[in-house]
Amino acid sequence: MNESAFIEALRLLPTHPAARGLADDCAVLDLGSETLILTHDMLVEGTHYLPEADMADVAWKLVATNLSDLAAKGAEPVGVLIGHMLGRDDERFVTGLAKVLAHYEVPLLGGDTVAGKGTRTHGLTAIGRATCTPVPARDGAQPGDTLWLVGEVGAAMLGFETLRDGTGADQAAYSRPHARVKEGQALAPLAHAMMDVSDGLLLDAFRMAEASEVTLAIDGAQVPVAAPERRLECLTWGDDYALLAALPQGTEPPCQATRIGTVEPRGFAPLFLDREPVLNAAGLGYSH
Ligand SMILES: Nc1ncnc2c1ncn2[C@@H]1O[C@H](COP(=O)(O)OP(=O)(O)OP(=O)(O)O)[C@@H](O)[C@H]1O
Ligand SMILES: Cc1ncc(C[n+]2csc(CCOP(=O)(O)O)c2C)c(N)n1
Ligand SMILES: [Mg+2]
Repeated sequence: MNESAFIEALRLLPTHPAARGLADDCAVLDLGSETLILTHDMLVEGTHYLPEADMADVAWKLVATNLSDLAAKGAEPVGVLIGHMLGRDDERFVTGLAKVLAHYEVPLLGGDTVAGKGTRTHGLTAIGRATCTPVPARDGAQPGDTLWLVGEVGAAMLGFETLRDGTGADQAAYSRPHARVKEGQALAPLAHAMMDVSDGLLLDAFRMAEASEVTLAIDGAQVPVAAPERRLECLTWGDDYALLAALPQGTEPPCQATRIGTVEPRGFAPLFLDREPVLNAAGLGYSH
């Protein structure tokens, strides 16, 4: 079974409304006076980070990738719980963890520690509090909206290649990505739909289009990319942790963002890239 088949199978189980049909970045749990935003993301050695990675970077990335999902819902981080598998350089992991938690001013609430023989795996549950309601979902994009991107895409790909090839160039976008928490909070009250871009802009845009039952039309030349000569790879590699938001026509984003396209009534394709229809998700991004 691959990732999407497994999630499809989970969607057949009875789920709570907070699960949003297992089709959003986070669970959104309305407790009456507060709305909790919950997410869990994992990193696996060899899949998400190189086997020789600095474990301080791995801790940073584990926290930042989860906070990015909270950011996509405009949430204020409340705390994190960490699932840790002991291994090489645990002290470095703790050092990196201290740094990233201080950077985002988010406390460690708990977790679990195990020893195991298989591939090293790290889990993190992030808990946030909604800063506005309704909390933007992936499924709210409406025809007439404009499509905005906070951040650029492709820098993580370049950072990964730098590390893999040992060229010594800048690799921070890959090893220490930034969760756009403040921008997410600024956009959330205005956005009809919002998600973070973790698996590649085109794949995540395709998912927003499918969830919202609209067509997204992206102008590839408008998308800020780290390597213009490799634009399509930048649009599909992933690991960028940008935010993708659909804003009502005429609404200016209250933070730095680039207009990359429009939302159209659902046509025969979920996505148009430079006026070319994209009919299925194959090759649009990273999937397990
Ligand atoms: N093992 C699982 N158990 C329960 N829900 C799951 C599981 N795996 C994925 N999901 C749910 O499926 C939906 C889509 O998950 P996905 O991992 O694609 O989203 P994401 O966390 O935004 O992406 P990424 O992992 O790239 O950051 C989410 O609602 C997620 O909670
Ligand atoms: C060593 C190494 N090889 C390849 C990649 C590329 N990669 C792996 S997972 C992923 C998307 C986000 O993951 P998820 O959907 O699990 O959150 C991407 C772009 C990497 N990061 N490290
Ligand atoms: Mg996400």
